[in-house]
Amino acid sequence: MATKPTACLVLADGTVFYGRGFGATGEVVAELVFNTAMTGYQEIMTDPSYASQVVTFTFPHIGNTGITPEDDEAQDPVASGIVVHWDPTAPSNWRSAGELCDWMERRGRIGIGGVDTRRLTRAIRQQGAPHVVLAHDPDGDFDLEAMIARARDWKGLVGLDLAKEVSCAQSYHWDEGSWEWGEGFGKNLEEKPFKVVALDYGAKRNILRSLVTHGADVTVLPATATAEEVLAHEPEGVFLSNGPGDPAATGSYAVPMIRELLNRDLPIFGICLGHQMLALALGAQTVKMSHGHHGANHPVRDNETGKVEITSMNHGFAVDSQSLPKEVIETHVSLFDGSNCGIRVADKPVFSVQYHPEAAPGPQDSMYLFRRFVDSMRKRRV
Ligand SMILES: NC(=O)CC[C@H](N)C(=O)O
Repeated sequence: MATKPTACLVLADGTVFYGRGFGATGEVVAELVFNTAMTGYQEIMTDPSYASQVVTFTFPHIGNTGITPEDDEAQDPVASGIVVHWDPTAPSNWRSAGELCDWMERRGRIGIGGVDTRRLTRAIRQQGAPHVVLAHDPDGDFDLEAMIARARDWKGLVGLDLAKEVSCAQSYHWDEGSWEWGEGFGKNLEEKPFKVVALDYGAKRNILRSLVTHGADVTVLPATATAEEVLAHEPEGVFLSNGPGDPAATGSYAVPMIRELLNRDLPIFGICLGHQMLALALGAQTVKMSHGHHGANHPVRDNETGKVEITSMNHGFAVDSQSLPKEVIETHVSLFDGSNCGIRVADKPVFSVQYHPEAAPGPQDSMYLFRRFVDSMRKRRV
């Protein structure tokens, strides 16, 4: 590099990657993952499940479609920072309302460009998701020793409860999305939308939108809501959202709350962290994966139909399928590594998936899950 590096990424093992900083200045400590999606960098950065993670994009053209407010999955970017191969260029896209670098600067997120992301990705695959420090300083003053020590001292995501941190503070009614326009087409519009309580552990907006589009009337409750508070809304179904951190770290509030709900005759649908917490509530265990699954082309087999779905994924923990109790059926598996991707409870309208149907890379492959949830509420109503 001809000019002085203005950003650097330090791995806990002492490996240093220099590059050009963009976005905010400063320093963050986080887990480093790679994401293989070719589109959706804004959705990825604003997905609350990426809290305390720096994302390396394997696709080199990041920033080229700019920033579009409608694409935000949360109010602000949540990923701690990003690593890209080429410096973001000026956007070229009719939907673009801003530039990635400005947006990141305003929202306090650090980026590093000019990194050999292929080498970095291989390192992550070989050693597992490392703890890193990412720093951006226009003067290029980096105290490498201190950075390495900080990355080493960081305790990581295992045992870390982040769902509470990113959850909403108060309950609210979700208003976006239209039942009449979506799955409502051709349906009996006399039918009243189904009352759903969505627990917000870091919910992506498009999940809430998709619930509405498929026929739900959604009230969102904070992560720490009790079963009593959930039931006070007289829901016809309960949705458990995605979210950051270790699912087992929610063992003092979310898991026992879900266990209580399981004693009621209520349809329950979970996505990602929601899936993992449901599995824990049913008596299974979760494990930390080596480098997780982060991308938009992950093939998943539906064991019950034999069909393969192309899915979007973002998880670093997984449900240990060996630990599933007898009454819990493994419905989906990853065709990349055989890890668990879905469960359902025998004879109950309770099911969940590890991947993100609302992200729709298939694009419609996994939409049946929202229909299944609504159908189970319809059945119960009858
Ligand atoms: N997208 C999610 O909900 C992620 C769940 C969990 N934090 C994991 O990393 O596995």
